[in-house]
Amino acid sequence: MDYLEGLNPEQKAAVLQIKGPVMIIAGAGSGKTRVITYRVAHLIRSGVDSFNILVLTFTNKAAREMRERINHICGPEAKNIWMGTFHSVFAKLLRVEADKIGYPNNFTIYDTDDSKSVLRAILKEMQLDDKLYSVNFVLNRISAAKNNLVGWQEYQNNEQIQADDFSSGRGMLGKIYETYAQRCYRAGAMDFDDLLFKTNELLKKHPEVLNKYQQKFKYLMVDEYQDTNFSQYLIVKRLAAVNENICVVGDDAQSIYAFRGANIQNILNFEKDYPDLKIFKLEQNYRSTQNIVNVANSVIANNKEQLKKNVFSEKETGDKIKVMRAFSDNEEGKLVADAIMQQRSTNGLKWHDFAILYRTNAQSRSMEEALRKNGIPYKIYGGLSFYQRKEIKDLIAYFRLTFNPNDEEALKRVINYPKRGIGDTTVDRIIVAADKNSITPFEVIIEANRYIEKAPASLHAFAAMIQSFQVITKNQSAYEAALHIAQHSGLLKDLYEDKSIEGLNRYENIQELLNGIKEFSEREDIEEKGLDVFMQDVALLTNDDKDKDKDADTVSLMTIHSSKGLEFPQVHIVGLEENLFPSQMSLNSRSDLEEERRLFYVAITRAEYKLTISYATSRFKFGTLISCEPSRFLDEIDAKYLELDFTAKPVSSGSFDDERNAWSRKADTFSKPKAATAPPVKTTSILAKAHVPSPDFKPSDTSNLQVGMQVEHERFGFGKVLTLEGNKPDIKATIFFKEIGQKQLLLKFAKLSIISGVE
Ligand SMILES: Nc1ncnc2c1ncn2[C@@H]1O[C@H](COP(=O)(O)OP(=O)(O)OP(=O)(O)O)[C@@H](O)[C@H]1O
Ligand SMILES: [Mg+2]
Repeated sequence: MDYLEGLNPEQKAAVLQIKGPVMIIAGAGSGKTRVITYRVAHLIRSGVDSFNILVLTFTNKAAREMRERINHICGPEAKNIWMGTFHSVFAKLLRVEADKIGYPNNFTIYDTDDSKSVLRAILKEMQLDDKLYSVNFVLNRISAAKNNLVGWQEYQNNEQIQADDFSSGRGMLGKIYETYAQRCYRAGAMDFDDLLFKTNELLKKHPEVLNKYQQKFKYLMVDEYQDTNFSQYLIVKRLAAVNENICVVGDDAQSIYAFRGANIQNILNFEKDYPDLKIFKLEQNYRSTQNIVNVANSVIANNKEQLKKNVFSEKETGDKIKVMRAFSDNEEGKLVADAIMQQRSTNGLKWHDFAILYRTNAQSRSMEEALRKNGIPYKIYGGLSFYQRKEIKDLIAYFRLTFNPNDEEALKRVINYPKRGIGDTTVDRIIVAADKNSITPFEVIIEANRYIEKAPASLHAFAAMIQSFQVITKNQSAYEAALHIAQHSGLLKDLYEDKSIEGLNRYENIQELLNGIKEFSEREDIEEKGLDVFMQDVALLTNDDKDKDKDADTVSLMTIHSSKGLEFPQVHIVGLEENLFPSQMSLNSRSDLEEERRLFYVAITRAEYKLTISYATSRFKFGTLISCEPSRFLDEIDAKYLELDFTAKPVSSGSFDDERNAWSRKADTFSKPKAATAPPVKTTSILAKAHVPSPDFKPSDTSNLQVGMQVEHERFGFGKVLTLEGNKPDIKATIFFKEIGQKQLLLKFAKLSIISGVE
């Protein structure tokens, strides 16, 4: 069994234990994912049929990498394993079984945009206050209900839920949920949560289906088990009920999806569900240097709720963790870009050895800008997917409509794009007629004259076009059909005629999609190559799933949430500031704050050799510059592991040394765990306080002010005069301030001191 050589004794024991329930709860980088990979290889080598294996991973990327590795050990057998995220695996299952619960097997998957659009329409029809019932809030409520397996009927009948909704003035939520569920059903569509919710319904109501998959999936494995929600937990439990060959791996310290209903209880339940459970402990971290592991341990020790683990590394001590301070978010980007370039050339690294991790998507802007300026290639993971771009969604909406004419969101998207004279009022009338006659909007359109007064002729033409697409897709290859639809819908022409740079980009994106479909229709390793198969699960794809840029040498940018399970030689965690990380939303309860801390733990433990943390003392947020304080998480790191790099000088004179001294003292004093209490919100406008005027500051006589002069403003700091306009006494000066950018001031009121003449 030389293929098991790369495992330590505990890992090996867990791999060899192929019968019965197994749980591995272990620290970051201890080889949990590796154990799953080797376990699958071992199952196949031991004669288990690869068709009988189900592996649930956190990302499609993880599944792909695992499959490659297994393929390496076991050859093409690896292809038959069902392996992927919960959503993609159960979408696949529902494609076969959906008819049993009343859905078409070619059901559409509504992405978040589609779901929101359905809800928006419902809220409008019900004339509800869009502040009280904001679309995001309502969608979260419905999502939470589904993930706890509460259907709309149960939602409406549950006294506790109803009492809560009424007391918050949102008594209509139950009705909205009902209407939403019915709209999706009528459209033959499932949203993301439905993929799990309906799978549960299917397995519960149809014992014969459950039995079929219990027989099929004789061996189950779940990675990142700490982040499963109730709905996922129950699917796994049902499928494993007969054979009980189930192995779950996870780390309670990395549970970061509680806000989405993930439940640490699932780990504890597991012991109750399977009394003869075998538990394996892995303690050695193989990923990171000792310093990095120690820092991670010292941070997570501040959490009260955790299962005790002793994680250690036997790699070298490694560099200390560098902390960089910047004076603005843009400068932080620059510091990070400089550090990456310097490290790359000193150590002969590749761009793909670096990752930049942030708490919120919005932070990517300043990073991207700095990387672009320096010509550093990068890729944003988990951001707006290729498949989420407008032009791609438009073309895919035509495909969706072709295969499922009941798909209402696809219909709304393209019925008047490109423009064909079908206005919003007509669309509203179609929907009303559909509701009234209990038929689908597309059925209304087919017989428009019967259902709508003075129906525009273009409606008939539109219906005929979609029907002609249905014929084409039956008779032609995926690529030919897709090209036909792109051309005959008028979409390609519309984009071609737009000669702006964006228009050109959009046109190229469509070409890229068509190329992708062409490659797909020429693949030799799959049987089903129709356009319907190609686009079945596009809604589940993210931009990491596009094969094309898989091997590109780029710096990776992503939120910490999407970095789970990954590793990089060098990691930058940026934006370590109060109210950003920990986020402002998390400061009201200990459990939320602990989740933020786990998130920080996840971020730290992605790094193999070098970890750099940075923060900015001011940052643009919602269009205003605010001043920021270093995150409390920095204080929690034992100072002996840190190397402070405060070499970046403030642009204007300030309390630089004071701040440094204060911060170093803090790092010494506060390295021990301290109670997590929410501080008052400290965000203040920098305009109100940032600049400390020079000691000898006094407003000058500005009557002789000239363009090009250097000035100091009492509050805005140092700047240079760009233009002077108007006549005395109402002269307006436009001044570029180093800290806050350009501003126009009325001179007679401006508190300015002239510090030097024209350069
Ligand atoms: N026994 C071992 N010998 C050498 N390298 C190992 C061993 N076990 C794990 N590794 C390596 O350590 C790194 C971390 O392993 P892996 O990703 O499986 O950990 P994990 O526990 O899943 O981490 P995370 O909690 O971040 O998901 C990987 O690069 C893996 O190849
Ligand atoms: Mg892992």
